[in-house]
Amino acid sequence: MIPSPFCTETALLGGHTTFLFLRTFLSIYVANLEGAIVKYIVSNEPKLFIRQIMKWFAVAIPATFINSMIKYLESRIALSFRTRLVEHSYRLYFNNQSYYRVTVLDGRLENCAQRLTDDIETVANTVSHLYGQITKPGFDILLMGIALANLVKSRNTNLLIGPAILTGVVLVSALVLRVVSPKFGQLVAQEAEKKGYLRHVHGRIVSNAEEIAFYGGHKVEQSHLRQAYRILVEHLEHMFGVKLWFVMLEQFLMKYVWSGAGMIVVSLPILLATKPKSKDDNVSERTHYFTTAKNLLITGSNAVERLMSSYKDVVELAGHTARVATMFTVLEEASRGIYHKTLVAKKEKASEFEIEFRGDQPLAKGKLIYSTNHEIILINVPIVTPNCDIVCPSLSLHLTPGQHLLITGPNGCGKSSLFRILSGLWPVYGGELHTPKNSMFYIPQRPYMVIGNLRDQVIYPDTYADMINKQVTEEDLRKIMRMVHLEHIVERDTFHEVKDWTDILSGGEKQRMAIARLFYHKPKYALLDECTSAVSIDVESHIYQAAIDMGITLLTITHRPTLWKFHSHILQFDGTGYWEFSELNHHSRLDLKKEKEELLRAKDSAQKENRLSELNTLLCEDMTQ
Ligand SMILES: Nc1ncnc2c1ncn2[C@@H]1O[C@H](COP(=O)(O)OP(=O)(O)OP(=O)(O)O)[C@@H](O)[C@H]1O
Repeated sequence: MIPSPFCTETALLGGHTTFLFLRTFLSIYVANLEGAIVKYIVSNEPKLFIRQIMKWFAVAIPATFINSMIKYLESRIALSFRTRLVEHSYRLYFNNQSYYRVTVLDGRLENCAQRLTDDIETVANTVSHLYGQITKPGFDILLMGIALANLVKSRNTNLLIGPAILTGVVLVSALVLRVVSPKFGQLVAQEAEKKGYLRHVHGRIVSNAEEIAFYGGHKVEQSHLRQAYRILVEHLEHMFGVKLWFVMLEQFLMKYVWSGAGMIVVSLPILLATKPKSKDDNVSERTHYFTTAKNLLITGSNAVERLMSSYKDVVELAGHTARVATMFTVLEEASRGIYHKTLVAKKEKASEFEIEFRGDQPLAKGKLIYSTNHEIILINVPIVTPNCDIVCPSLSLHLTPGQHLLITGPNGCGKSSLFRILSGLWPVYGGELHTPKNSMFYIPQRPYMVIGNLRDQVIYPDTYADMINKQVTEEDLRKIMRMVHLEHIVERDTFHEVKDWTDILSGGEKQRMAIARLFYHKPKYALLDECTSAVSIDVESHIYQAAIDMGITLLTITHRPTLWKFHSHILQFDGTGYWEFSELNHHSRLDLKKEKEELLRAKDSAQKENRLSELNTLLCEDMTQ
């Protein structure tokens, strides 16, 4: 939060300290002034009284300015601290796709959003507030102590018993409070976690509102929300209960014990005065002394009270700080490929590949090499899920640009996982992976629509400035939109209309928009994960042909047989960890169909069933066809 001795934050803190110091002096001055006013009222001296009242109004201007400057500077410091923390955390969050890694591969940060927003804000605000909360009472106690000592001395008494009583009372009560204080840090950290969970459940409903509405799932969702809220309420009730007794004790000691002790100390010089009273020492003088001393004492005891209660704030701050610090550590480690996750099915043995563990954590022992000749080579690379399930023990293949690969196999056999490994999202646990850097463009089945206008949807993740640099014009974008049959959207909404595109576009339109993105970026390789499942077959064929004509090499996961003809190679997973990589002979599909037809006419047997199911897998057809 304070990166160097010469930065905006230190300047702000310097200013804040100066104003806090000035306010302490002003408090002493005001205490004296009030004493004098009361004195002239009691002694019935209107002229002197009016003079003091004028001073009172005059001092109000700098006093109010100082007070509001203190508040202003406290808020500015809090904001500066927050900005530093936010910038640092965003840097870590977006470094090496940590935002993905911490949610999928690491299990330590459950609700990162809560830590990135609320926790950081609380840390910044509390630190800034605590600075004033501790510095100001520090000055107050020092200067009030000196002023009070001088005042007591002026009564011609050298009673040391007063300060001794006060110090003793403060020390004993501080010790008592320290011993009985509950673990506030832990409690607020748990509160933040529960708040984060409630927010997460709300977020899920917002992002899946349409699906929930179609299913009529409001009862289930409401019960989840209620449960999340109840967990938070139960925790808060527990916290309030714990605080009730602590605050009672705190108030008892600070408000009553200390005030009582203060009154004793102030009255001692008057009550125990042994020297004969001077001529001037009349009632009004004694009132002046008492009012001034009482004011100084009140300010002083408030200062000690604030100092003591900031102990609770410091402990609470520790709870939030621990959450923010853990987030920084996890984000840093995730960007370096270090993950911690409680594994559900740990150390499962596979026939050809076994994951190595250090303690509880799996070791990514595979080699990732960025190929310079744009080839994709896998040598004995296992497909391992974040839960350490080995989906495929060893996969090897070799692709060069222009070799279009079709990937087939039953659900859950590891097709999308292969894309995650190729894109570097999942670690390589074994073997060797050669991939070209920044040459792959992934399109999922449910495309992501970004905040912004229609142009932003097409050029994502480029910015408008990137588009200009690439010398792409709006006319080029229009052509691309025409290729994916989306020109009507441009005509309807123009490129500059900002809308919530996730809700506005239909499923097929969103998929075509994602293809438009592919045509804009023209990568070497396109990883297409059933990305045209909602697009009509004729448009789909045009799109695939256009992509090939642009020189994009396709790696396609699909269950649609109509797309076979656009590919030169096939990778078939059988769902048990085995696979076959071969050139795609377009006649072979016809042969398989013929074999299936013959088999269907043959006598029923176990062998027939097995081969039929194999053929269905290979042909991407279901059992009923
Ligand atoms: N984030 C994850 N954490 C743990 N396991 C996962 C994760 N993502 C996928 N898996 C598991 O990995 C296996 C392979 O998943 P993958 O998404 O690669 O299947 P797929 O072949 O693409 O299936 P489909 O055809 O249904 O899309 C599945 O058993 C799945 O449950």
